[in-house]
Amino acid sequence: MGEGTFGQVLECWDRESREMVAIKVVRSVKKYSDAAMIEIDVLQKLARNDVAGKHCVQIRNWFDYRSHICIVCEKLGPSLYDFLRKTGYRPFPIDLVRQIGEQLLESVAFMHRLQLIHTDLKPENILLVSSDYVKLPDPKDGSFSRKLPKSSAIKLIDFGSAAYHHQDRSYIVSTRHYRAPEVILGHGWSYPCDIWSVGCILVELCSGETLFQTHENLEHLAMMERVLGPLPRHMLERADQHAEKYVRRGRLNWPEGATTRESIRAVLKLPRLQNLVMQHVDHSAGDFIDLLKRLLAYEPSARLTAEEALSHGFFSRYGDRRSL
Ligand SMILES: Nc1ncnc2c1ncn2[C@@H]1O[C@H](COP(=O)(O)OP(=O)(O)OP(=O)(O)O)[C@@H](O)[C@H]1O
Repeated sequence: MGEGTFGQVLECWDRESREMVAIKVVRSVKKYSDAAMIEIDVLQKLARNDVAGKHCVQIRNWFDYRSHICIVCEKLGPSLYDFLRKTGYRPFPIDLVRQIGEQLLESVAFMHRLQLIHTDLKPENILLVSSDYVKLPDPKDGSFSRKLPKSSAIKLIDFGSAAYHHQDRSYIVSTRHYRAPEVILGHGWSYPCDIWSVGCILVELCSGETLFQTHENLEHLAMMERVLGPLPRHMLERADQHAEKYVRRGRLNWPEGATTRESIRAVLKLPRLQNLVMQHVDHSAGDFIDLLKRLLAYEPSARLTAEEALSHGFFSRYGDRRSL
C-alpha cells in the first residue's frame, strides 16, 4: 500500500478478526526499529484517548517478526496526495476543503490536548477513510469525468516523528514544503508548527498545487514573503548560526542571495495569498483567506491554535455536510 525508507506497508487479511488490515513492516535497522517503537507508543496513547477512533488511524496489534517491527492498523483509503495525483491535481471544491479542514483541525486539537505534536502533517499523511468516489459532471463539457471522494471522512497517519511538548525541540522537523518559518530560522518549535502545516495543506487542496514548491531555505523564506508579506525583523534577527546567512541588515537577503535566476523567477511567479485563493474559490473566499492568514501567521504565538481555528467563521458560518 505504500513504501518508503522505513520499509513497506502491506495490505493483509487478518484471519482472526476476519478483516483487511494494513501492516507497516519496518526495516530491521536500529534507527527505524527505535522510531517504530515510539510510533507504537504514540498510536496506543491515541487509541486509549480516542474511543470513537475518528481522529487517527487505529492500531490493532504489533509484533516483532525476524527483527522486523510490524505494526497492524485498520486499513484506510488513499491519501489526499494520492487522490489529488490520480485526478490530475484538480483542486477540491471549497465545501470539501472546509469538511477536510475541520476534521484535520479536530485531529490536531486532539493530539495537542494530549501534549503531542505531529510535526509531519502533509497530504501524504492524511488518509481518506474510504476509497469510494463519485463521478460528477464537468462544468466545462458536461461529461462525467470529475472524480470526488464519496465521503470526506479522513484520519491522520504516520506518528513516527511525533514529539511530546516537553521533549527537546531544537532539531529540524516537517517535510520541507510544510515547514514553518521558526523551524527554518532555528528558533525552536512547538504546537504552532503543526498549524503552519495545516495552512499550507488547505491552500494546496483548494489550488491543487503545493504552496511552497522549493528545496532550499532562502528561496523558501522568499516565497513566504512573496505570498504572505515581509517576515518581521525581530524573527529574522533571531536566526540561529545556520540561518543567519539568510539575513542582511535586518531583512531577508533576497534577491541578492539567490543562487540562480530561475530561483528569482520562481519566487516572482507566486501570487499573493489573496489572489491565489480568489483564482480558485468563489463563495466564502473572504472567510477562507482570513482563516489562512491566521494559520500562516509568521509569529508562532500569534498563530491560531487548532481549537481557536475551529471557531473561525469559515467553519461556523456554514453547515456541516460530511458527504457530498
Ligand atoms: N492504515 C493504512 N491504510 C492504508 N494505507 C496506508 C495505511 N498506513 C499507511 N498507508 C500507506 O503507506 C504509506 C506510508 O505509510 P507511513 O506514512 O505510515 O510510513 P512512513 O515511514 O511514515 O512514510 P514517510 O516516508 O512518508 O514518512 C502512506 O503514505 C499510505 O499511502
